[in-house]
Amino acid sequence: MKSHYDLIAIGAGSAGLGVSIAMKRLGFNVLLIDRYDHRIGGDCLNDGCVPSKALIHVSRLIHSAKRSQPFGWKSEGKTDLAAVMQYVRERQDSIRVHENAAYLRETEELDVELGTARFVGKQTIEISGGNGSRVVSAKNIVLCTGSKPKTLNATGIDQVKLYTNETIFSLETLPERLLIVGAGPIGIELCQAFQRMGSQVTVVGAEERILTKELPEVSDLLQKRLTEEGVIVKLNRKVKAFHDANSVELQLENGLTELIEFDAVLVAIGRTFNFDDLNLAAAGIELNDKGQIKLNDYLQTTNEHVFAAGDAAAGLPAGQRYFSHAAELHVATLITNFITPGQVLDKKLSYDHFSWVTFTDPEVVTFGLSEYDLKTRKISYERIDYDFAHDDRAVIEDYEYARLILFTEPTGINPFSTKILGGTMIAPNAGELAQELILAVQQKLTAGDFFNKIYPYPTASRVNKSIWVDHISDNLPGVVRKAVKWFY
Ligand SMILES: Cc1cc2nc3c(=O)[nH]c(=O)nc-3n(C[C@H](O)[C@H](O)[C@H](O)COP(=O)(O)OP(=O)(O)OC[C@H]3O[C@@H](n4cnc5c(N)ncnc54)[C@H](O)[C@@H]3O)c2cc1C
Ligand SMILES: NC(=O)c1ccc[n+]([C@@H]2O[C@H](COP(=O)([O-])OP(=O)(O)OC[C@H]3O[C@@H](n4cnc5c(N)ncnc54)[C@H](O)[C@@H]3O)[C@@H](O)[C@H]2O)c1
Repeated sequence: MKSHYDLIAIGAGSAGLGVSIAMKRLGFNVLLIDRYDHRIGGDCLNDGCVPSKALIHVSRLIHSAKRSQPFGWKSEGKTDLAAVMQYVRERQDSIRVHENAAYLRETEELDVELGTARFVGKQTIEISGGNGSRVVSAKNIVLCTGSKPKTLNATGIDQVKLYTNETIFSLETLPERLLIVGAGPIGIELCQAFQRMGSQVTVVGAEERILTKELPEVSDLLQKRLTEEGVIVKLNRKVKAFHDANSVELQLENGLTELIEFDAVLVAIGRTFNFDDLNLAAAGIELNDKGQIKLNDYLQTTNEHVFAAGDAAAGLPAGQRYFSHAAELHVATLITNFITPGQVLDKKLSYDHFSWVTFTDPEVVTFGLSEYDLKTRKISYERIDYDFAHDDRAVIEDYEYARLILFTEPTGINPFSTKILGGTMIAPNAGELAQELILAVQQKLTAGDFFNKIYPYPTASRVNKSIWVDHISDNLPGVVRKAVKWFY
């Protein structure tokens, strides 16, 4: 192995794998470092996207089986959580076949070192692991060290068996009463999955609603659905103290307290970082007052040779996004800037076309500019709402709580030329349905492009046209109505 590289990536999660494989394929000498072989794939493969979506998949099967009872099917029994987790592990292992050191060395011809990386200079790193330590250097280094769960501090917490996303997928027996602290994406996706598998789940959120990054009406619709399925949602509350291994006292905003009993606790209250081992000061890499790496719009740290990507890039001026595909966007931006000549051509990181999906049932997808972005940037916009109640597919499949909300340019004299700026959809498979809307935002497609498309009947994505049919019918200028009558 070499001791000097064109690029070193520290961390082999979504960001590290992305940047190292792409740069190697472009012909550069690249070193990828992670602590252990079994951590390659990072959070997404090991404790995040993959296991959570596999678990959600099984919980949907169980839910569907229960819902088939009115049609004569009898499905009884209890969830065998060990079997569920075996399924989850098998899915992870299938992906691990191409996310491991031997595969990357052989197939991608990447140099991969297993050990903990620590800066010993501005462009120099010491790697210590099972095989001792060695020092390597590079023209550029990308920090892809990800994030970890924030810890919950409360009196009496030592008596309680706490789970986080790093341990919950090792559970072998289904807790009868599961308490989830945190009503963000992790808490909300997993609360529905565990409730469907048979636990009695209580979710405690510190804020006034679940999924606070979504529109309030979307949070409310989803909360209604979760409550109907039996999840107990308790908001505006914080954990005050654990009385014993099975009970917790919650602090309400009005000063009162409330006691809840549980058999297991999952903590999902946000993320913090893996910077402790990195000795960032040795490389002149500064943190901001939130403990995030200080970055400019080009993902560059206060050391011009060191960049950050993925969850580790939460200190970007554009804001924090903890998603695997945010890591993809960071990597694409970095590589574009690495290989284009001159800094003036460098691309700034922007989330204007970003989107994300919360994999509940119904799913929630949010894309483009939010209402908050539009207001703070003083961009004129209109909001169009579409309730799926009259959509045939929604009626056929008994969707409940499905809605599409678009933020568009103000409708001008020609409503067909209106463009979408952003939006949200809550519906079964919303993450898939909204893909053409996301493309429309990015490619600046117009209402007319949807209006003129003939959608096979009764595909669910017809809603992407129906919203425009209603909107254009309501906004056709009087002069156009007069003209068409005259032509007729
Ligand atoms: C439960 C859950 C569900 C999620 N679901 C989704 C989803 O559906 N869709 C989505 O887009 N995102 C999802 N996410 C978020 C997604 O998992 C993360 O945004 C993504 O994995 C971050 O990738 P990363 O490369 O930045 O970091 P990580 O994947 O955390 O990788 C960092 C790597 O760096 C290594 N490392 C750290 N420090 C050092 C060091 N000093 N030396 C060597 N190696 C080091 C670690 O071992 C690790 O492998 C989910 C997250 C969770 C927790
Ligand atoms: N489908 C997806 O893409 C997906 C799924 C899961 C997670 N993720 C990513 O992982 C990240 C982390 O998820 P998360 O849910 O842990 O974090 P989060 O920061 O998004 O949400 C945590 C929630 O916990 C609340 N909270 C904080 N302290 C609390 C306390 N003491 N008591 C009760 N509530 C408290 C916060 O107010 C917040 O609403 C997310 O930002 C998301 O980007 C993505």
